[in-house]
Amino acid sequence: MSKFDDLFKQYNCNISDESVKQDIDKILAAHYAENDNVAVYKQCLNQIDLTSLNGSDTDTEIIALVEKVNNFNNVYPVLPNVAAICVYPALVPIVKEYLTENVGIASVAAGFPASQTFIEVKVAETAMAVMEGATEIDVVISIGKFLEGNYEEVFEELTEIKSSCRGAHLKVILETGALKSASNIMKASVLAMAAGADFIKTSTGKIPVAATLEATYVMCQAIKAWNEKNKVKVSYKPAGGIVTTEDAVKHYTLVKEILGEEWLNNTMFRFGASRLANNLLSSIEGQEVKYF
Ligand SMILES: O=C[C@H](O)COP(=O)(O)O
Repeated sequence: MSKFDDLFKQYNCNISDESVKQDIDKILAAHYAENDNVAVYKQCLNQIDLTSLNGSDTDTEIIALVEKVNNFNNVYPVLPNVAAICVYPALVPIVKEYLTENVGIASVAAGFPASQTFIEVKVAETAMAVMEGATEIDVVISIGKFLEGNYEEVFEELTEIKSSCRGAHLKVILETGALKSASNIMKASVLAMAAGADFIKTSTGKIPVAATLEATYVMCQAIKAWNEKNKVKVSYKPAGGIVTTEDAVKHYTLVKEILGEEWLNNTMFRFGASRLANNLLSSIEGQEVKYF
């Protein structure tokens, strides 16, 4: 038995998909309504990693996005700004040059989104993004290696990437839609946290199944168990396919009920989203808003 099987045995890695679904239904039936209000919408807005990850993104488009973040509090003085702007590494210097607000600069790296490149390239890309000004790095695990049970290599890669982050926070994307089962999502969460992830994140947004409620439930249970055992609080980022206010409030409700109030801030909990901000703004303002 490998050291990783020993590690997984210490966590609830036999969690069944059916029990996950039943628990989610119970939690949402009991608690969704109490979170469906403007105060929570504002909190969710403040937790957004405002994301643009298109192959076609131009400097001009990213500058325009940054300027919207810069001007946000002139237009909405009583609302909180987003938490970070998330872009491809080549666009980090532009964000760094134009950003005037106290908002994070998140860069995907390490061969995002497929992660099918050399470890040397992953480490170099991470280091360069940090050097250019990224304060947060989002990387995908080697999904193929994970699925064939090569946990050692997935772990080693993540620890190397973590060292090249220096002071930047590392968000480890599990690509939960490719992992298929609650059991695999629990194992990948534990592996990422063991390798030093500051955040565990669901998805790239680049495959059909993204941030499901099932993934949020399992990953929050993993974070909770990790904290109970190791006294380390890892942050959580559902990302991909979170579009409506209702989507955000459902994820928020699960995080609140499983992890508690300590996670309800933008240090411990983010939403990776390209389309959510305008919908939250519309819900807050009570009319359709297309600011971003
Ligand atoms: O990490 C963030 C995702 O790429 C955003 O996905 P989305 O465009 O479905 O919001």
